[in-house]
Amino acid sequence: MSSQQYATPVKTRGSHDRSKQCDGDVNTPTSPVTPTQKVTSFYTRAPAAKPKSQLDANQQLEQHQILYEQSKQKLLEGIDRSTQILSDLREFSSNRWIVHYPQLESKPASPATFAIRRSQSTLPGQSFEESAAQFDSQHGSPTRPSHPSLQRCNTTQGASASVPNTPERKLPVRSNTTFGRYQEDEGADMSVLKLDLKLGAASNNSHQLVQSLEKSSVAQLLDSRMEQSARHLEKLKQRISDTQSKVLITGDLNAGKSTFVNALLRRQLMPTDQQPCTTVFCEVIDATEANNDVEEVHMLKKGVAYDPKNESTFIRHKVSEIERIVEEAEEFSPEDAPILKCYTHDTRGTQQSLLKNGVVDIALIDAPGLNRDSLKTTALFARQEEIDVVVFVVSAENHFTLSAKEFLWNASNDKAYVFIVVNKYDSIKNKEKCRKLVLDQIRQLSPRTYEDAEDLVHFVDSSVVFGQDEGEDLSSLPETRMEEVSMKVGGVPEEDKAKKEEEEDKAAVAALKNADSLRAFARLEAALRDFVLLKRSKSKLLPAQTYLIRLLSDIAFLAKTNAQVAQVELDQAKEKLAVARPDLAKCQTKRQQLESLFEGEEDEVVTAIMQEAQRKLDIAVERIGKGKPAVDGFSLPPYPGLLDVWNYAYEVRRTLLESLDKAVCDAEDTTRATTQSAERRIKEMGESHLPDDVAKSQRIFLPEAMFAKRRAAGVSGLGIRDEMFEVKVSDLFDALHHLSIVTGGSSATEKGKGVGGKSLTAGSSESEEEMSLVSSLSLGLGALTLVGGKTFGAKTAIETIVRLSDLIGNPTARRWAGPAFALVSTGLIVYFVYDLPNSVPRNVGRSLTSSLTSSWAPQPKTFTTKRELEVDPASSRSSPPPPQSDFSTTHSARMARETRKILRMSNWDLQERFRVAIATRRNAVEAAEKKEKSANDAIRFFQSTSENVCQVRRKVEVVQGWE
Ligand SMILES: Nc1nc2c(ncn2[C@@H]2O[C@H](COP(=O)(O)OP(=O)(O)OP(=O)(O)O)[C@@H](O)[C@H]2O)c(=O)[nH]1
Repeated sequence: MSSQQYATPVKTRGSHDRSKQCDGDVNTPTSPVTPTQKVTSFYTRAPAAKPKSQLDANQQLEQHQILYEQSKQKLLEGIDRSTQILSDLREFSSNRWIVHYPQLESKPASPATFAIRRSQSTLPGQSFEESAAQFDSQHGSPTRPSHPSLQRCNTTQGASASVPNTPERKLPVRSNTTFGRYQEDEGADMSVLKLDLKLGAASNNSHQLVQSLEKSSVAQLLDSRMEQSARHLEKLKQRISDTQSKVLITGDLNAGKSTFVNALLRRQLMPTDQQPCTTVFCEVIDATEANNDVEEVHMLKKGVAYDPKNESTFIRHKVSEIERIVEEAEEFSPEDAPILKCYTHDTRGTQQSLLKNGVVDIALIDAPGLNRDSLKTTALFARQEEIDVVVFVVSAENHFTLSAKEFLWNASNDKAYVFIVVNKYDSIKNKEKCRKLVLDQIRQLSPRTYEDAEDLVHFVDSSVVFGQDEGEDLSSLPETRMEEVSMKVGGVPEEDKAKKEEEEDKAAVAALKNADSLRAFARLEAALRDFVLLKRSKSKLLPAQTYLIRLLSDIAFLAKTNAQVAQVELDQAKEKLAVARPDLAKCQTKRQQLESLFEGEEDEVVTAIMQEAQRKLDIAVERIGKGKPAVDGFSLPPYPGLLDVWNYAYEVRRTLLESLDKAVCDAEDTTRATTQSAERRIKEMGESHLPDDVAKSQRIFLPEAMFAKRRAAGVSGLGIRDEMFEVKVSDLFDALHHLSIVTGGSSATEKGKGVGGKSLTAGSSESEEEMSLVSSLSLGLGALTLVGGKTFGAKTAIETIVRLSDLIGNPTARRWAGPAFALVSTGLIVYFVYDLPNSVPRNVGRSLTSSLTSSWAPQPKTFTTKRELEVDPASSRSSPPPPQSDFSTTHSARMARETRKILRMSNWDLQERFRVAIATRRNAVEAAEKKEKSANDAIRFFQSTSENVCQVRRKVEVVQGWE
């Protein structure tokens, strides 16, 4: 913000001849000057020609104004920049990095001061002190403001050590306890940003309460503290931008505040009484410019912002009505007591008047007594932010009450300097003792005021200003009196009458006393004018400067400690990353290695299982084809005889099929065992590669669960249809088989094909007629084969038929043909019947083999879970199943598929655990990277905050330099 924005017109005044002279009074209160000389000089009218001293005073005032404006600009800039720093800090805390509040620990028995404790932040191989020294060289050492507690008023302090707003802070001394905690000690505390929690019993130790809160909760509290501070900065800005200086006149009940105000104004404006009477805040303002030269009282309306140009915001009264208003206000509850703005004239010239001084607008605020009630006291405290000068009126008779002490302590903390009027000094006999006692108390309550006690503490009799006689012209009173006094002091004329002499002596002594009181009051007025007008930096700028320096000191301390915390977090993040990154990479590499390892292992195991199962089933099918059970341990049923041959064929079929089921079960058992050992191998391999922190797999492989469903279904679970259990004629006499032997062709049944390419064993419902025709033909042709013998081929058979026809044509042959045919037929039948126990198993076996080796529809797969579907070999990388395959191929593929599923599940489980392990590590890396970044950001931010704070501090401290 440019300086022009803040520039306020510098009021010029015709003359300020009092200042120089008053300085002389104020600065030498104990110098042995005669009363005549002093009082006369205070009230002497300005001569027409300006003396040299007056010119100097004007120059001094102008110079003062220039310096004041410059300092004001600097402070306003300082306030703006501090507001910005606060806002940045709040924004940073709420959005990017929670600002750490330095925690204070109760002071231990050892006298260590302000120890920053750090345990984890020390780098490996580095002692803590080295680490601390390194950090300090990087970031600078923090300084801390001294902020003594209220109890400190009970101690006797040296001036330099007890200055409350000294911006010096002790250097941190690190010890090896928890980082970021500070031992509570004198000066080791926050000031304006201090979190002073008052919550019941915990209020005794608010630091412990702060410590017990969550970091985010503390940050919230700190944020609201910063918000309050920002608001206060805004008020300070308004206060120092405001050309008006507000002087609050306060003190204990009946201390003589109203009397003092009246004395300053030289008129009985505010009502005074021996009983406590003031219940209102009355702000006395010069009416000349502020109210168009009209004397009147504005009674402010509650809850409405006062605007002197807006009649609806106040009730207009005459000045003479103040006494009545104040009297009526005594009836009101303290909250309803009105606030008055009293516009009045000061008939004195600018050289004498405090209100109408030509330099700055002054408002005198007459406040109710402090201990009237707590609410009023609170209200009074609240008003302190608006006021520039506190004039504290204390009765010399009573000294400081408890509430006066508390008020004075707070006021001097806020304003540094308080103007103290010790009133009713006239009624004290042992004046020296009183003076000493009062000053001792001030030294404890407001050290800076005590330092300037000659200017700031005045022992007066306010009531003397109005003289003893009613209606006496106050302005002429001193001169009149001084003439009398001069006469008396200079030498009383000799009179003859002793009585008259005595009376006159008494009057002279009384006049002398009055003159002393007047002189004291004159010094007070001069000092107050000086304080308010010439030393406005003290009265107006210094409170802002004091607050700013404290705030900046707190921010610098916060920045410093937070930079340290951020540095520790950065170190921790780096340490974490140094471990977490390689750990993640290792985990990822292991997973890739295992993945390819598992794929190879899985393919190998599955292929081996498939080949083994295929081999076993092929053997089984081959044995069945020979009419033998598929596996050992099975025997064919006994032949029951010709009459039960049909049933025999059925039992043979059933037995052969059951033996086939057993063969499949054997192959499945082998598969189970192989799968189990492969699964265990994969698991062990995975466990050995998985990081230690990954939980062991909870999955348990149950081999008996493999093929359980299929096995429960028994033979039908093999895909064997009911027709395969049905006995066929060919089971008894396989004519086609015999025919194929006769014709030298391959067995139709062996190929699984019937006549006309139809499968006889397919179980389709070929017509029984067709079958019986074929059977009859088979029987006939079978007889012929007997003639031709097994060695004949088809050609031989045809030749035989030709010969037979020749024989039929031959009468002799025709005669022998009948008996020969009957004989052959009988032989054939006998052979057929005799061979049935052997031929039936062969025929059944051939028939079954034909079915088993023909195209075998694979079992439809049923997936019970999504996981099964995912790991199904057919759905992923396994080789596609054969489109049409025989029994053994189908079932070996089924077993391989089941195995692949199991192994894939194990593999998947391992992959999943790796995925979780990798995700955990990646999260850890990301979190550490995030922490590293935010810590880096925080360090940069707090470094730049510290630099900004330093710049602003240098700027605002200039006001003190000017002092
Ligand atoms: N002797 C003597 N009496 C004084 C002096 N100042 C005030 N008084 C008397 O003390 C009494 C109280 O004075 P006020 O001015 O009403 O006191 P106050 O502090 O304004 O009172 P409240 O506002 O009611 O708290 C009055 O009777 C005054 O005349 C003084 O310097 N010397």
